Amino acid sequence: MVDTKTKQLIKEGKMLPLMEEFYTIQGEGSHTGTASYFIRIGGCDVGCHWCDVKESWNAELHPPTNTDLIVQNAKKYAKTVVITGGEPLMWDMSFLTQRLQEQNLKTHIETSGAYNLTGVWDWICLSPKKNKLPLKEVSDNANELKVIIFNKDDFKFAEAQASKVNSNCQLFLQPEWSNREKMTPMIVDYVMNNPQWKISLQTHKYLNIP
Ligand SMILES: C[S@@+](CC[C@H](N)C(=O)[O-])C[C@H]1O[C@@H](n2cnc3c(N)ncnc32)[C@H](O)[C@@H]1O
Ligand SMILES: Nc1nc2[nH]cc(C(=O)O)c2c(=O)[nH]1
Ligand code: SF4
Ligand SMILES: [Mg+2]
Repeated sequence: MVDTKTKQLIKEGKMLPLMEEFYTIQGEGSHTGTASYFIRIGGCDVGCHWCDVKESWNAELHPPTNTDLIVQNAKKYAKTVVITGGEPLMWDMSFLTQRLQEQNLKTHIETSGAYNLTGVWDWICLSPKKNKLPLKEVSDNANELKVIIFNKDDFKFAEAQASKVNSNCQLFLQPEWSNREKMTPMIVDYVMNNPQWKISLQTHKYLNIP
């Protein structure tokens, strides 16, 4: 259990339950191919059955870490920092993102949008989930909508979510990894028939990089 002082620092975003941080290539979506420093914050209660990082869900397994230390590490690497999780918006992202921007780093987030939007963001990638729908404030501010396609019903969900984002938000369909052989051909057909969408692949998994 964390003590009261740590709890308060976490509440202020001055400490965060850090699962891992790593320098790699953004594998997905609009910024695919861009060298990026990933910060993975623990904690998520959305419960996607196909989640590829279930070890992130329990925040208590990830040590509360000084946000300033996270920023110091990040600035040694790329110009672009991707905050992911877990669900990063479960925590107050204001302090972390302000500090990153002060260091002239670009702040990108990967989020389900299920929690209040905190932080200052250069890029918001919204990947909405049926179990816990995104809040309007996140849909309104998304730069990129990335819907995971596990089965045919997900195309309908994707269109419903697309109707909630801005007209300049980029639209991506990404095959759920374990079902990719079945769904990728359907996504290819869908994108050819509905070219407002693009396909996003988890290219880091094909490249065998983090
Ligand atoms: C692990 S999540 C963490 C951020 C946030 N909780 C979210 O879901 O956006 C990072 C990205 O991976 C996607 N993702 C997770 N599991 C996946 C899987 N099995 N196949 C394809 N994409 C997956 C999510 O939809 C999200 O876009
Ligand atoms: N290379 C790489 N790109 C990614 N894009 C989104 C990721 C994530 O887990 O949020 C991710 C990830 O885990 N690795
Ligand atoms: S919202 Fe993101 S981290 Fe949470 S279970 Fe779903 S894919 Fe995993
Ligand atoms: Mg990932």
